[in-house]
Amino acid sequence: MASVQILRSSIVSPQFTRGLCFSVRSGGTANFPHRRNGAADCTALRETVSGGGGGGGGRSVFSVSADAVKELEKDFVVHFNADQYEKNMGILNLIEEEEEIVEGNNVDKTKVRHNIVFVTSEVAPYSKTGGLGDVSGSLPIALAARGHRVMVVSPRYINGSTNERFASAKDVGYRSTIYCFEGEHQVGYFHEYRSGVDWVFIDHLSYQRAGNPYGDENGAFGDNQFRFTLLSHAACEAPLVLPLGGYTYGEKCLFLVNDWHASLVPILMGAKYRPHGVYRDARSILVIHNLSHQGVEPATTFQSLGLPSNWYGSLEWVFPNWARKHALDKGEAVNLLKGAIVTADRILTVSQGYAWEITTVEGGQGLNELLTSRNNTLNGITNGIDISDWDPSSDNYISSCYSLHDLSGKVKCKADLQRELGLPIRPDCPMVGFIGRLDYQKGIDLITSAMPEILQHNDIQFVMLGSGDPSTEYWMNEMESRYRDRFRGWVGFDVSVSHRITAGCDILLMPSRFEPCGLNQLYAMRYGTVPIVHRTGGLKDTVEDFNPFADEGRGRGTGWSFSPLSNESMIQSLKFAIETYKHHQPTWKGIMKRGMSKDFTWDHAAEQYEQVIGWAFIDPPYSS
Ligand SMILES: Nc1ncnc2c1ncn2[C@@H]1O[C@H](COP(=O)(O)OP(=O)(O)O[C@H]2O[C@H](CO)[C@@H](O)[C@H](O)[C@H]2O)[C@@H](O)[C@H]1O
Repeated sequence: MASVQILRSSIVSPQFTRGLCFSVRSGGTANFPHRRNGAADCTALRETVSGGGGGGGGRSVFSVSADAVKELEKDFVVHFNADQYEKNMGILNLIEEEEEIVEGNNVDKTKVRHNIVFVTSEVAPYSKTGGLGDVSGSLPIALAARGHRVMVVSPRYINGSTNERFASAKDVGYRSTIYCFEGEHQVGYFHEYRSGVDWVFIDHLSYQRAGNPYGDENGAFGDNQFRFTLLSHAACEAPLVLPLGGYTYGEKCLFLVNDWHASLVPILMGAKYRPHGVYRDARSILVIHNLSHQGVEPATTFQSLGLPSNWYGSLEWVFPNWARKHALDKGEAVNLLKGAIVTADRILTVSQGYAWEITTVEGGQGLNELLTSRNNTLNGITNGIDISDWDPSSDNYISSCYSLHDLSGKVKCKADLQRELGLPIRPDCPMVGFIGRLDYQKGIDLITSAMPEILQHNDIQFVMLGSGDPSTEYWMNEMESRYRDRFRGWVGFDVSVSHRITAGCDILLMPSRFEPCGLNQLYAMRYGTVPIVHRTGGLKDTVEDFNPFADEGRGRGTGWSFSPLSNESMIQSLKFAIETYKHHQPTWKGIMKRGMSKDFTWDHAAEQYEQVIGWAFIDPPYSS
């Protein structure tokens, strides 16, 4: 006898009301659940369950009759006898869902299965505005493929243009009442099961407005603290109350809380739940994608957060003298990210380089001392990329697909991009791209100040895609009219254009002032586009500087990284790259191909997350 655990159920057909997914808990090879008392009359769709030993085990999909479902749902662990199955059960056709469940089969499976709740303010493809969205849309799938039960919790932003992206998520029918901001607030939960992950979207009126998740053309929304306080409260409730696929995640789960928007989660665990005996076995990990946004608001807002008053200290934040506005300003504030730094069980950043930088005065954005004090629970894991989305050999956004073994499509992509942008079609002219938020972090000021000199002295074409700082947007328009044949500025956020620039350009420029990880350089390398980056954070960790003399003159490296952050050093690297492109094509192809051969998939990163999650459960809760 072996036991199986029901993971989830869903409607299959009127005849067989549910499809159930089982995981073998105790190893061995199994076929189908059968209750020996004969109460459950189950029929297998397919008999592919194979026990993996330990806690892992295989999974498969079955169809069972309505009566059987009732029986099975009484207790979620059922016993079965493989011999009995052989005699009694027939095999029917497959159901749609099976492909998704079997998808991760060639990925190494975890030895210990965790219930993971991933809390995020944005997630691709539903609400991406930047790199956090990319990570939220792909890391959970990689963790699920390793055998974990994974739920992503994020707001259900309804603003007209994104409504259809949420169309597959259905109302679970459950409402939570959240007490904060001097009132009771009802939130709903929408749910979609896709790629092995439960995508849960929090529904509230404050998420239904024009603009992106954080603001509109007038700047950041004034009630963001309220909107993301709701998110954290609702995310804490979700594992306790939502019967996703038939049963809840329960208390013993691991919260991965991303950036300040989700930072109340570890505080709530200690302040609101553990005093009542809830979440004592749960753990939380804060993932820092960008330390420059900390969720800082006036100290008086503390009373609105739904926390007991004795927890003020965890969020307390005092601005240094120089940052205060006037002589009577005491600089008192609450800082949500700081709250998570002092309460989460562990802290992660998105590269090892950035994990170190944030403990320094230069990179710590005022939180370096606190982060240093948590050094023994602070790690960096370099982001992966979603290779189903970013793959030059199957990318639907580009006109000609290509691969490491046949680069001819890339030449066509360049010509098509030049045509699309109205630039002269010149295969020989190096094409340089920039994609990103028009923000101080991204080193936009370097580009704007160096560009006239770059365009005067070099025969290149430059294309920029981005939105953000209005003065830079204006500058892009102005440059475009001044350099009709050399410069194009695409103001806006457009995923398809970002793919075409990544594929069509020869060089991607990233002069980021700081960069926790950076994804565009990873996409670029995968597309044979050579990155030129400032040597900082994740850029330093992922772009190997080109050395023409290494490996007995064959050369080594995947791009150029420059330091210090100055116009001169950036221009110098750009010149090296242009020179290599124009006069040393075989060497250039070598750089491209080394970049294209790098493994930036999530598999390795997911394994490292698993390691850190394991460590989180070893220690007692950090805050209680
Ligand atoms: N105008 C536009 N149109 C279309 N697509 C656009 C775009 N502007 C940006 N993007 C896309 O948004 C993503 C940006 O990712 P990044 O990692 O470069 O930066 P971001 O600063 O948002 O993320 C933060 O979190 C991520 C994830 O951890 C870290 O890698 C990073 O260092 C940190 O600053 C990329 O997928 C990019 O293609």
